[in-house]
Amino acid sequence: MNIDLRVIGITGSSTMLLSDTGIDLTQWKQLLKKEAEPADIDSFVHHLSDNHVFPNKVLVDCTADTSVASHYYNWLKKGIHVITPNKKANSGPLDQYLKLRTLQRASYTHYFYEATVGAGLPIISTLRGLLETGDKILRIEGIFSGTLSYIFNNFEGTRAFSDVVAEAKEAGYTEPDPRDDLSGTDVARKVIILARESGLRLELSDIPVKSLVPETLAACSSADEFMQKLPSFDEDWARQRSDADAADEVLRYVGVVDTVNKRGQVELRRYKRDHPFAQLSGSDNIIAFTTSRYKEQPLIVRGPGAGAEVTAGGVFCDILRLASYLGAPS
Ligand SMILES: NC(=O)C1=CN([C@@H]2O[C@H](COP(=O)(O)OP(=O)(O)OC[C@H]3O[C@@H](n4cnc5c(N)ncnc54)[C@H](OP(=O)(O)O)[C@@H]3O)[C@@H](O)[C@H]2O)C=CC1
Ligand SMILES: N[C@@H](CC=O)C(=O)O
Repeated sequence: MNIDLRVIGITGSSTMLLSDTGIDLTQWKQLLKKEAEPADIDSFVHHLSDNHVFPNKVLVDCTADTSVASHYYNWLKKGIHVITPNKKANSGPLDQYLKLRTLQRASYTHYFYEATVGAGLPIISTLRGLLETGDKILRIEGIFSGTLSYIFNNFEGTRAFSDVVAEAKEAGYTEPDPRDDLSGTDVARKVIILARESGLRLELSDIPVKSLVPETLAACSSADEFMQKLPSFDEDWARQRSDADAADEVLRYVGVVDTVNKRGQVELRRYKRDHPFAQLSGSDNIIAFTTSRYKEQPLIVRGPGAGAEVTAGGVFCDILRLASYLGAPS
């Protein structure tokens, strides 16, 4: 089977994805640099729609761009499948999300986004599996940010908070602007995605979020400026950590989807050291599904939830799922 596969966004997860698929990176970088500049996206897609050599066309959006995500509806309408780790479409305005889902249900064009929550971890597919087999979701609770997991797992002893944030950025765990992680927005987007998948009709603004970005740094004009100024808050953070330490507790940043009360929540909490959320390492995510079937003991998915390699794995898995839906021999 022939699939015309195009990837928008060059660095991070997309670079890893292209190397995973064995595609010539240099050739693709040239093609994409030329064709996938924001202003050229329409002509890029026009070219795709007109390409009759390949009957199956898929666009993989590996950017974090809202404007790229705003094109999905038209692409799907043109019969172009869309695969993405970009959270912007599914956590954007509810009416647009519902429009996308309705279109998808009514057509044979596929829209896959497993890596939007938990990168390569099977979160969306686990949730879908529970719902499709008649289970009822009661609560989804967990540590949804690889960046914030890494930060609080490593913010120990005499280390400065800002140094650990810089390490998370260097490791490729953060969003292009780390304030999207530290403000809790990235976690809130994941909470909204899971809430909507579970049937709740919530907007991002319905989720109360505890931001970790100091007010004075929210207005920094660039991510670089923010990173430069962050050390001035190291002492505040050291105090919060030692307060928790004195109570034999750790700091953890958690998200909650409460389907019973139809709400979501994102906050910084303290947990006793023997709590499962306190036992994580690296960029681990942990997501606990409490359902009618898994009521006493929640179903738990745990593992690294950020980084180019695992994100590319999640996206690649969606590409293979699409190929199998389209009838490719396994
Ligand atoms: N990193 C991770 O662990 C995970 C990331 N994701 C999601 O994956 C996506 C990519 O993340 P990541 O790889 O870390 O980010 P990066 O910043 O490493 O890569 C984003 C790439 O997209 C390019 N880009 C941005 N806007 C456009 C545009 N309009 N047209 C074409 N290219 C564009 C950027 O180009 P330039 O540099 O020139 O601006 C950059 O090369 C995000 O949506 C993120 O939320 C999901 C799960 C985990
Ligand atoms: N920045 C995000 C990347 C994955 O969505 C995170 O840290 O979890």
